[in-house]
Amino acid sequence: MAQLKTFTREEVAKHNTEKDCWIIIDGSVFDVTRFAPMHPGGGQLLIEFGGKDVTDEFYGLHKHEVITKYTPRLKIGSIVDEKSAIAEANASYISKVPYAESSYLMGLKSPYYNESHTRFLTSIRQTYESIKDESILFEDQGKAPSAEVYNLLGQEGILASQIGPGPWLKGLKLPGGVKPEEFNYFHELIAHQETARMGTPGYSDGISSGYSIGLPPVLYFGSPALKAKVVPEVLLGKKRICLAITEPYAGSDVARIRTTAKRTADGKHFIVNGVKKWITNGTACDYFTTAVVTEKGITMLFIERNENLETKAIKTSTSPAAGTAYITYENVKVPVENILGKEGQGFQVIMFNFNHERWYICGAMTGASRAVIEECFKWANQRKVFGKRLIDQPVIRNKLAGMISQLEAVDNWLENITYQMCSMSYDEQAIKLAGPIALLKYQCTRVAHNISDDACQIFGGRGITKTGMGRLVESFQRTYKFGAILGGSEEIMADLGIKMAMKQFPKHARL
Ligand code: HEM
Repeated sequence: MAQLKTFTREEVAKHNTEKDCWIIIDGSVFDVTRFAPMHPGGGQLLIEFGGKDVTDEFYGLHKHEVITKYTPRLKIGSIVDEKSAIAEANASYISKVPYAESSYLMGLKSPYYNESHTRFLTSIRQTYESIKDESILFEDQGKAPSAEVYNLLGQEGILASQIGPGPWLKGLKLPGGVKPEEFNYFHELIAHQETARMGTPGYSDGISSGYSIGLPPVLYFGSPALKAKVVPEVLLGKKRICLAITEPYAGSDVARIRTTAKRTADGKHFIVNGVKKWITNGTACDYFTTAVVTEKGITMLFIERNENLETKAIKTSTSPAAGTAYITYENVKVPVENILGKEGQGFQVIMFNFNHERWYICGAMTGASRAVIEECFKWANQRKVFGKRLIDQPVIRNKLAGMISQLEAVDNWLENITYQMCSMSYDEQAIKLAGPIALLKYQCTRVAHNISDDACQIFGGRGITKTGMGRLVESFQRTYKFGAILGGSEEIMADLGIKMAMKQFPKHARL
């Protein structure tokens, strides 16, 4: 970066030609002479603004991340005695925009969160900010998080934070210096919300959507030898793992899977044949926690990538950064020691983690929904139409009111359920919380649907444009449906919730 100086506004005003063009944004001075011909919005436009303060014009057309990205290349100094007010507000890790954060971060009291949660959240945001360039670029290019980033997320304990509290956290560094023994489901909730809040849904899925469901079966059902080999390298981001259950002919109806595993004559191996579809992270994974059918029934097997296992990208609505894969297993040889749990009891292994998966999808949906609300609030405040800000139109305020009140309602319900999880064993959670979590997931994705719809209307054309001001809103409206389908569809969730409630229905209750 060039030596940074200070200038008066009068000095900047003199640099107003095609050959010498400076502009002021938020108290900083940018030399855009060489950048102008490459400016995506047009070169002449920049020259016309040469020598002027273009803060309002700039923020009317670009997200703050544009100036962050170009500052090292274009900034030559600052205006004497002026501070960068907008940059400072954006650099803060906790937003001051109303409802942009959970209430405990906005100064209200909470029975659930304490100082360690704020520290934890700030640390994750800091790390995610440091990988922002890659996340936006790779989301666009359809590339899974790089090995360097994945290692970083492992070392920072961000991966370890997304599979629940447990003995595997012992000795690991966690975000914000949180000690493994103080880590609870509220920390984990934050980790999922923050991952979704990045605004790059495919890339975010590339970080943890396969891992968060692929590793738990190994943690809970793997042999000690398998765990010793696999768990540390996966937690530290050196290897990637995913969960391979669904097939072209079996989605929510797991019992219909057809991938077979036949024992070899010596009984020491299985030979696996079949296909899997929609396997998140599959294209980038080293390990595949796979549901197969043996002579004893559905069984979970831990399978390493090898030359007989092929992954192909499936083109979904989200970015290929998520690594959504079609997998073919052709005579894949797997040691019998790789069985997770007992042969023929794979269904129990699959069901064991379903509540946790559904709960964390609720975290992802509320995290992303909140980010969208923040974008809408900011946009409505700064965008002017018909001589007024959008927020000055009652119809826009009405939309914001609907979005906020729906999100606050589900987020508060999510906190209540998370609190229950903190005081129950995994088994007890499965009995008491399966129904409430199913209904919560159903409601979170319904709310996401409504928020996406209103956000698109508020952003207009930008809500359907992949780059620029509406980037987050566009990606949300294109991808929120994943949450309504994965981990049990909305319809199945609603039905399960009521069926579970009926199990508790008092025999003699009458109207
Ligand atoms: C340092 C100064 C600037 C930089 C680095 C910059 C960079 C960019 C970039 C990267 C885009 C692509 C869209 C996006 O990613 O948001 C863009 C679009 C645009 N820029 Fe700039 N820009 C600057 C200043 C300005 C100024 C002063 C104006 C005029 C008021 C302007 C007008 C536009 C317009 C009209 C678009 C197209 C917006 C759209 O498609 O909706 N830019 N600019």
